[in-house]
Amino acid sequence: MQDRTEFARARRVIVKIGSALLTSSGRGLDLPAISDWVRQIAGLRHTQKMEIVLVSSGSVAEGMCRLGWKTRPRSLHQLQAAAAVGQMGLIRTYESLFQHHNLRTAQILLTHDDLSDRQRYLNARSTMLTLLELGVVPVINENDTVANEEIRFGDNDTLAALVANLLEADLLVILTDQKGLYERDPTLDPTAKLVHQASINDSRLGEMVGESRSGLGRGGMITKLRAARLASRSGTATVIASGREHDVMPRIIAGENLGTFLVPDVSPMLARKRWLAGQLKLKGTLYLDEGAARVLKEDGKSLLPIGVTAVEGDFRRGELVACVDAEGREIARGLVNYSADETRIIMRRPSSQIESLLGYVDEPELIHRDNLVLA
Ligand SMILES: Nc1ncnc2c1ncn2[C@@H]1O[C@H](COP(=O)(O)OP(=O)(O)O)[C@@H](O)[C@H]1O
Ligand SMILES: N[C@@H](CCC(=O)OP(=O)(O)O)C(=O)O
Repeated sequence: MQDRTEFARARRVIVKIGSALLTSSGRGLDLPAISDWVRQIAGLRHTQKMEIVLVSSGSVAEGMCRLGWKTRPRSLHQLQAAAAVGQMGLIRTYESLFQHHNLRTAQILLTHDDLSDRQRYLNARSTMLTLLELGVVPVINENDTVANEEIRFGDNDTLAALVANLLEADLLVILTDQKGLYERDPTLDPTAKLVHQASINDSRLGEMVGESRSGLGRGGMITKLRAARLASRSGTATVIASGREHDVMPRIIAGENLGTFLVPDVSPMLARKRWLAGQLKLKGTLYLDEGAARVLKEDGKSLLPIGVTAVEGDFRRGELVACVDAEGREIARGLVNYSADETRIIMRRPSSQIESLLGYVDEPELIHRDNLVLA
């Protein structure tokens, strides 16, 4: 969707609501506000038959409130305990509020691990599509109770973008505590101007965004911009807007000039490459010589062992690695056909020697081009 007038035709929309908005300044869930968003979402579901998936933060903030904690704990286990307590309140609230509008809800808790395993990714997709067909509103959050650094998304903006990719949504609406993306953080510079619309390719955006300062949210505008970039890979348009704006959802869908519209003017990736591009955890790095770097970038070829000059990390077959040039600039990332130890043996050698070097051969390519995405 390249123009706001097209939003009225959106069939599938992901709505992300951040902690900074959900909780009334650390005093627990803001029930009147949540009730109002539920009314708006239910309206779109009933009147326009729009499929809506809600990605809701707030479990940690609500848990802190229920446990009487004034400041966000530093220890991971305390955060996880708060999330487990708070998620109960979050889900109970959504369930009872949507019930008033005759809509069923479903709780989905995900970790990054769930989406990086291709089989689990496809299972999550089938389940969510089935729920949407049944007219249910899925309510998604990160599975904070089990997520450690290794397997976490880190912030719900990224989670919402990966769900938009998973379901090939038309639109991602990120509701937050600001009117949208400003030229500078408006909490630091109240004169900063709101960006109404920008291409997702606009390199100036990166300099405008800063971190979260609310003490409740995570990631600030940096992760929202990154989420919009990720979402554009499935052709999904992103709007970042204030959840405090009256009737924000129906007005955005009607094409009103609210918030910041980040136009996805890039060609969408094939589904498998999109899944690959959404992987956040790299297991190693391959250093390429000039020739290999060029054929990857310019000719879209597979990576052969002969083009690799050095290997960093300890990865297994099928894991994700970065491919960098001699200066360390990332060119691509992809799933390797050989482990780190095997790669160290076959690097700089022609593929015809793999069998004599290792005693077996899985594939002639180190990374097949179907499993490779350019940076
Ligand atoms: N350029 C910017 N425009 C708007 N907000 C920004 C910008 N840079 C940083 N921010 C900060 O991002 C915050 C919103 O992100 P965050 O606190 O993570 O909210 P949420 O909980 O909704 O994800 C704002 O309150 C603001 O302080
Ligand atoms: N899973 C966490 C989400 C934390 C988070 O990303 O918050 P936010 O930046 O407000 O979207 C929670 O529910 O508290």
